[in-house]
This record gives sequence, C-alpha cells and structure tokens, in this order.
Amino acid sequence: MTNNTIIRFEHVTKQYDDDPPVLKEVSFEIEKGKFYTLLGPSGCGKTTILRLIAGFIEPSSGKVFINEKLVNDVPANKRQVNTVFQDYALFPHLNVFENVAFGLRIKKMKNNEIDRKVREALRFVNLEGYENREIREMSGGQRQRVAIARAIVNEPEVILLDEPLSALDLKLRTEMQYELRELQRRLGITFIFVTHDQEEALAMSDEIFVLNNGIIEQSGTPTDIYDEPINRFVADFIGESNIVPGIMRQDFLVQFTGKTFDCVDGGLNPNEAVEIVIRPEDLEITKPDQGKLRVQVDTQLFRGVHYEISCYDQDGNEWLVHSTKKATVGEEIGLYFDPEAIHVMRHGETEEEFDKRLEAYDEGSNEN
Ligand SMILES: Nc1ncnc2c1ncn2[C@@H]1O[C@H](COP(=O)(O)OP(=O)(O)OP(=O)(O)O)[C@@H](O)[C@H]1O
Repeated sequence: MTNNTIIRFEHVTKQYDDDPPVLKEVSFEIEKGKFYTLLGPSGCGKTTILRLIAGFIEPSSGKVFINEKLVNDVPANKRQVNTVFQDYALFPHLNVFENVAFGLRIKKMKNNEIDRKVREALRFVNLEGYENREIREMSGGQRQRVAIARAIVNEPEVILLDEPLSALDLKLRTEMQYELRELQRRLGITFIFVTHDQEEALAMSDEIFVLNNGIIEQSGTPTDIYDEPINRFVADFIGESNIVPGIMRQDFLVQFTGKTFDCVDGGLNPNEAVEIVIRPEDLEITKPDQGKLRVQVDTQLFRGVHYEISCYDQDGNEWLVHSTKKATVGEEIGLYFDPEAIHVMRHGETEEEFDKRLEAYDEGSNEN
C-alpha cells in the first residue's frame, strides 16, 4: 500500500447464490490520478469489480477499502465514486443541463451553485452552448460527453466507466478514446475503465488488469503486458503472438523447433518445459539460409502498414509475421529474431509465482 492508494481489494470473492464464484480472492490496489483498465473476455468479472467499487453489490468475502476505509457495507450514495454506464442511462425527458444537474438537485444544492457547476462540467467536455438541447437531439458521442459531465459534476474521486464506447462506430470510438484520456489527465481523477477491446486498453491506460475467469492474470503498464505477457492466456488475448513449446536448457539458452537459441530469460530449472512467445512484428524476413528459422509462406494479406504473412516450419508450427517486406506464397524464407524477442513462459504460472521467480533470480544474479 502506498500513500497514493485510493482503492484496495483484499481477497475479494463474489458469488451469486450457489453458482461458482465469479470473482475469486481478487486483490489489487488502485492509485490516485491514474487511468486504469479492466480488460478481459465477456463474463470474466469486469463489471462485477466495478459494481463492488460503486457499492451496488457487496463482496461474499474479503474486504474493499476506499481511502483505507473499509466500505463493504457503505451504500453507493455514500461513496465518492460515480459510474458512467454503457448505455449512459440519461433521462430522455430532461435537457442536457437538467441531466447534468440531476444529482446536485437531489443534494438540494442552491440554484446559483448548480448553475455554476453544471456549466463548468459542460465546458470540461466541450458542450458549452448545448445546455437546452434535448437528449434525443444529441449524437452518440455527445450523449457520451453528457454522461461524463453528469459524473464529474459531483466531483468524485473515482469515475467508473463500463464499456462506454462500445455503442459508437469505429471512427467516433477512436476520437472518444483520445478525448477520454485527455479529460482524465486534465481532471486528475482516477478513471477505471472496462473494456474487452485490447487495442483500446493498450492505447488509453496507465495500468491494465487482465482478467480471466474471476482472477487477475496480470497487471502492469501496457508495455509490460504487451512485451512480457506472463502466460499463454495474456499472450493470446493481448495482440497477436506466436506460441510454441520449448525447453529451457539453462539460463539464457532455450530450445524450440529442434534448435537452441540465445535468449534473455533465466531463473528456470534446467530442461524445464516452457512456452515460447514471439510477437509477429519481432520476426524479420531473410533469405532462407540467413534466418534463425526456415519456413514456407502459406498466406499473405496486405494490412495497409504491413503485410500479415502466415508461414509454417518443418514441424508444422505456424509463424505469423508482420513485415513491411512482401513475400511470395509458397516460397521458402528465413525468419530472424533478436534474443530479446523471445519471451519464455512457465506452464500455468501465476503472476505471483512469476514475480517471485524473477525476484529470486535477480537476487541470485546480483550476488554473483
Ligand atoms: N446478478 C447476478 N446473478 C447471477 N449471476 C450474475 C449476476 N451478475 C453477473 N453474474 C455472472 O457473473 C459473471 C461475471 O459477470 P460480469 O458482468 O462481471 O462479467 P463481465 O466481465 O463484465 O462481462 P461482459 O463483458 O459480458 O459485461 C457472469 O458469468 C455473469 O453471468
């Protein structure tokens, strides 16, 4: 725990009726002023975490802290947390101003103060001049901004956003990603954003929690998670990856596809069976005898910035390559990669075990 911690989960489990738990002993910390993303496939428990933070539901076991105060049974309206829902949940019969003012009127705030705060919130989301518009006259992106203004007008410490961009078309979605990120920086409020879109998560977040089946598989910055996925699920879910079985011969020496390669990983047992991850953009096309692997090109697609080339090695492993160089379907080529491009993963390793392994290894290598 740091001084900056605003939300803390301690071994939180959530179970509905007699169903298996949808969250299993989840622990994490959220710091003030950062943009967090909960990322994972449908049903993995993302919305459940948001609802526990908002106070709409209580944990079955474990503890939820906000500002180091135990809030398990503190009701939603007593928490300094506001939610922006997927469908925005705006009131269609109220205009923009009244939608944003709604919470303040319930709090019985004075009219002149409401007026000042609502205008300020609308200015923040670039909707000055739209006060009297009806909600049905607003576009999807504008409704989104009204929903955000309605959240920030309450000056919460945390804003929860549950897939708020999923109803927008791709172009608007990209614009809103940029806007939301900018808004979060200007406000300095903690944002916790839920999505199942990995590109969105990578583009927007300071920190990502990758969830799967009720647990956090990995947490870290977008680069941590993209460059060093700790297991097959994360590697598969975040971006595209080549994953093949291998054997760790000794520190910095790994074997796969029948050959031995230098790598930068250590701290595993000699001859331990591992999984090897190499990102498609880390593979370079060479002449057949100049690469580290020899493969045959199976398909090729032009993706605008690069070619997406699928190849097979002699063992039948598929290798996906993103390259600005063009290949020819059917031809033999070589694939070159740097030792740093090889990510070695232990089978079924949890994040905690992975961290411990690296820590123990670092300590060991410092002594030598
Ligand atoms: N009120 C409830 N009663 C019973 N089961 C529930 C309830 N709410 C959620 N669940 C179950 O809990 C699991 C996790 O749901 P949750 O909404 O947290 O997932 P999610 O990751 O947000 O998924 P999605 O991306 O589809 O919204 C799902 O299997 C869901 O069916």
